[in-house]
Amino acid sequence: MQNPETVTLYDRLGGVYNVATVVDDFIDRIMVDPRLNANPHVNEAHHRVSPAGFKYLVTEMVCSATGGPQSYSGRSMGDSHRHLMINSHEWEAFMDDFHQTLDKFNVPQAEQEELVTIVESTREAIVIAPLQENPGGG
Ligand code: HEM
Repeated sequence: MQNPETVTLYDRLGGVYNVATVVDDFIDRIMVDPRLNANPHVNEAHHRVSPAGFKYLVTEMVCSATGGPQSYSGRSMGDSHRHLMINSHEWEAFMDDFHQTLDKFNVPQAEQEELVTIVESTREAIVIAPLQENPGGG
């Protein structure tokens, strides 16, 4: 039997078919999330990009980041999100959607934590907008 510590996260998740299934649900969830689409830049992009292409790129990225044989062929996280002006409230909504998807597919807690760590490692490149705590100014 293989030592679980030597089995990649990709393999523990069940490989590309399972990763793609989870990404499919997650992207469907975020593309209609009103907490994210309240940001007009995100709303515009969510209605412009093809869901199938978006799912393809995110699947590639997750497979690659979890130790699968795929390589990510999309743009960097900075280049694909800078123009969206994402703030930390939107990030939290995105992570909430992510947890809902992981729970729906009964991804075990240890694997969920590893996935969250991978996603959190991209936060600095993605969340660039300050929160407007006092929009009235003063
Ligand atoms: C609040 C958080 C996020 C929001 C609202 C968001 C939304 C979007 C949108 C709307 C696009 C299309 C941009 C365009 O083409 O103009 C995009 C691209 C993309 N996002 Fe995100 N995203 C978020 C976080 C993340 C995270 C955490 C990851 C992965 C760890 C990710 C992976 C990707 C990928 C792979 C692309 C495609 C890049 C390309 O076109 O080459 N996103 N995102």
